[in-house]
Amino acid sequence: MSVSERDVLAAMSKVIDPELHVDLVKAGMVKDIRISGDAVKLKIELTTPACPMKGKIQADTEAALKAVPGLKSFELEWGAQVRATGGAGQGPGQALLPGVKNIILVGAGKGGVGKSTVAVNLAVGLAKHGAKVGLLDADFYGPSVPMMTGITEKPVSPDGKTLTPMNKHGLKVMSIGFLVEPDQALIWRGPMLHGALMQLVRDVNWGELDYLVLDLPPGTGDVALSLSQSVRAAGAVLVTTPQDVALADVVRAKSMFDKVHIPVLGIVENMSQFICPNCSHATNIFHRGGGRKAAEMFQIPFLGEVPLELKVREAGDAGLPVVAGAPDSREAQAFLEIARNVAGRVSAQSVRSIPLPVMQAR
Ligand SMILES: Nc1ncnc2c1ncn2[C@@H]1O[C@H](COP(=O)(O)OP(=O)(O)OP(=O)(O)O)[C@@H](O)[C@H]1O
Repeated sequence: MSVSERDVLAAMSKVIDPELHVDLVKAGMVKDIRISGDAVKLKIELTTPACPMKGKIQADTEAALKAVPGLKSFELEWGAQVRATGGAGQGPGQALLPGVKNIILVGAGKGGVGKSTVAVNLAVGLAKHGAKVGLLDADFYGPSVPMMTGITEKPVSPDGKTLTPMNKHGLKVMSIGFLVEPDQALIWRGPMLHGALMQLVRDVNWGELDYLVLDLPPGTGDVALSLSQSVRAAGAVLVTTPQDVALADVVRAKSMFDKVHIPVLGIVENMSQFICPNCSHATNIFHRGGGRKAAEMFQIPFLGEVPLELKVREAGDAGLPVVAGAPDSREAQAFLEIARNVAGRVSAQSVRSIPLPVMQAR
């Protein structure tokens, strides 16, 4: 008994992507169906190479195909194609950066919570999963990306108009710190700073990127606000520390993004727990669970927690982010999981914002 493409599509339309809440056929993820007799080969194209749901999608796909009457064997090929939020070439952000599919803002209600550490490791994590990633450090108060990535050279401008980003750890990197002395940026007035930061967004030759991770200035001041407003971002990641007093800052940051209609992708709790390197005892120095509590309060996803760990600080100071230098460590695994969760949330935004390709059963 031979199997028809219609049977295969009918089976695949019962598999729901748990992140996107839409079936694989409607989401346009089922490709290249090749049937020969009672065997089928097909390709599943995920919406990100960092898909947090791949295991579940694979198990459900296999179960669905096993239930197709007459189908004796199947072979699955996996691919990934990151989609653009808002549709490529639409909206102010995409018009500014036509080759950039998704801009991810990393923000925090206040300084020092590890926003840059999260931005750097998130970017390296997404790249490690196989995505094309850029990292833009717009934190003029303390541009730490040059140090955290170990980049000491300055970017060049071959045509005198655009800047070539630096390349490190599989990322394209640009920082306000490459171009301006921090004490100089600090005395600039808001509009001048905004202009300089927009130049960094616009006049950098980013090329084609799946994700541009943008490390915002801390807090909810004018510059963070106007920058968030000027780029059409897929969403924002909020970084916080776990103690209850940090909650007020999260509330402020959330309302800033609400004001400019940028979806908050979720909350990362940094410096969650300290594990003693000598006796392995866990201490909740800054308490624990504040990030999760805030996520529940706003009904937004909790993206993960990062332990307070000496190696994270040392890696940042040494210019070799933990995800690049010690990818198997507990802290790097935490960042990699956060990267998967962020990628999943961005995919959900992209599916929400563009019409889905519809594959007709023949
Ligand atoms: N999970 C962690 N464990 C240990 N040290 C950490 C952790 N996260 C961040 N740090 C360290 O804390 C310091 C502040 O982190 P970072 O610069 O990322 O914070 P920030 O919120 O971006 O600060 P700023 O507001 O100054 O930009 C850095 O020295 C960094 O290495």
